[in-house]
Amino acid sequence: NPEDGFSRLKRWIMIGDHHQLPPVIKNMAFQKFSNMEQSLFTRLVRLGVPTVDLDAQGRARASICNLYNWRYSKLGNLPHVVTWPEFEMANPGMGFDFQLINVEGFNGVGESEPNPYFFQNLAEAEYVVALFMFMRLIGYPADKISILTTYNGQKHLIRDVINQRCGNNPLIGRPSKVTTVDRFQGQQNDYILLSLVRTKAVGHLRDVRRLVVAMSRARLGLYVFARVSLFQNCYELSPTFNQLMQRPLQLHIAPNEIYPPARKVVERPLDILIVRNMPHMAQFVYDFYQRKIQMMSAQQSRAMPNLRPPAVERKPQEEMMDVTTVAKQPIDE
Ligand SMILES: Nc1ncnc2c1ncn2[C@@H]1O[C@H](COP(=O)(O)OP(=O)(O)OP(=O)(O)O)[C@@H](O)[C@H]1O
Repeated sequence: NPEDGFSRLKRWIMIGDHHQLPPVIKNMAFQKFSNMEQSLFTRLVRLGVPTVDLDAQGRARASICNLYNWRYSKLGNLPHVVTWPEFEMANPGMGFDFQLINVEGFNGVGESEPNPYFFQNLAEAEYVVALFMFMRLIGYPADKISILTTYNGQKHLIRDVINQRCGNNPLIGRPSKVTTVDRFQGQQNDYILLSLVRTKAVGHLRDVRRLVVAMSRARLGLYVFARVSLFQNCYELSPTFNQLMQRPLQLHIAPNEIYPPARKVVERPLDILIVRNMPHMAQFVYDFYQRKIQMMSAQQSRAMPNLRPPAVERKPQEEMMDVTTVAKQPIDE
């Protein structure tokens, strides 16, 4: 109070996480010369202002939390991420609660860069959308699934693939969000499908803060699509990738299960399909979809014999190359 010189301010508490991404400063002068890329929170931590570290998280399964808790001094789990029913149950149709899925090039092509810094990877885009379609076909709600990627170019490609394959199909539709890891900071979803895009150089995932954001968005399921041979050699990322690589690098699905969850997380599914690669998954999802349509149309013709069966979509592999690398200008978000 400037009149009596008495300050009523007793304590100032700031809450932040300098292990996640900093603010985006578009002006080069502010960014580099004023060092505004460094957040006020980071600045104070570096100056030695006393801090208390978060020691228990309440978002994710403990297994998923292990993928990023090494970055924090002693981050454990609140009891409910083990005891609440949703955390006790396994993800139906999925062999694991998290998995790293190796994606080889499609017709020899991995990452592409139609415009500077506008990276895309068609094989990963098709694979990630095929998994989304599978999850929808076994009953997962669309709003519980988000698709994330580390590049704007890939975000646009995944949206294009969704439009082509399933976006307007009432049986499948679109996920809650298709966006970049950077944009999704601060948000979460039950199931995250993540495409890491790059196949020639690690790129900006080498910034561990981006890795921490990417690994910490999922509550119940995290499925990472990437060129393993590239990312496994990155020293900065190894505490996470070493864990990811302890599990099979081919997608494990259990097509006989349906959502909602019925199996405990400690139990293994009875029948597992090991998906060899993206074309295998695309073919499997196409056949799976056809069977579902036939079943539905048989049920419908029993109930209403005069109704024609619904139209089926084209086979994904026949049109795989229709979704060519889109040459949109990068949109800086
Ligand atoms: N004590 C608690 N009991 C139940 N749920 C909790 C508890 N603490 C956190 N959560 C859940 O954990 C999730 C993450 O919490 P919150 O959004 O506060 O974290 P955050 O630090 O902002 O996350 P981030 O910065 O990583 O996005 C939320 O879904 C929240 O409901």
